[in-house]
Amino acid sequence: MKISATPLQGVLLIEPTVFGDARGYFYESFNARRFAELTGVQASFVQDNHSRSAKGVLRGLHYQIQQAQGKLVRVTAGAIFDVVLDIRRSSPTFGRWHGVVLSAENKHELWVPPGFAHGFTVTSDMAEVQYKTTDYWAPEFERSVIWNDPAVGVAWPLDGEPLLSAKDRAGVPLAQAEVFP
Ligand SMILES: Cc1cn([C@H]2C[C@H](O)[C@@H](COP(=O)(O)OP(=O)(O)O[C@H]3O[C@@H](C)C(=O)[C@@H](O)[C@H]3O)O2)c(=O)[nH]c1=O
Repeated sequence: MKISATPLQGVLLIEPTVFGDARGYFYESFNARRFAELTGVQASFVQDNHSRSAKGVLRGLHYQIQQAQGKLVRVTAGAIFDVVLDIRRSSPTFGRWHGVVLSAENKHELWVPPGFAHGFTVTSDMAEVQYKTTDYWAPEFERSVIWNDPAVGVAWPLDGEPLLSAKDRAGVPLAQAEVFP
């Protein structure tokens, strides 16, 4: 398993070791001891999420202002452009985003600590996204930064307008969003 830092402090790219043989492949998509040793993150995961979306769907940019969730994100079918936005006001990179391609093929995972908004768009015909979270879903604390806030300027790899939920269409610009200290 290889861990790489990203330009946003605390956000980590994880490349699992994949063992291929004549039957196919095997890899540990999560190992609590190794995750803690290699990342230095003490996370305990309480919920596993799984979503499926068609090409051009965009979900995000989401966070919970209380019961903030750390998320360990991976893709088991298709490919996404996964985006994190630093919304920790005291962070030197507050307001900056970072994007990575996560796919069933590359098997990369992204560790998104609490303090970030998170979202993705699907670049394959369909994608299944699975992620572990460090806290439970708390709809009363859910917030969305609007995906196309020009002040943030995420370079989404979109071919036309994205398919959004009503909630995401009602996201707010970062300047009006509740953020972390
Ligand atoms: C997020 C969530 C939703 N739901 C329900 C509520 C709703 O009826 C349905 C779909 O919810 P949403 O439209 O909020 O799903 P979605 O837009 O996929 O929300 C997710 O987006 C990604 C980017 C994240 O980072 C996640 O934390 C989460 O916010 O699922 C749960 O039961 N548990 C959950 O943890």
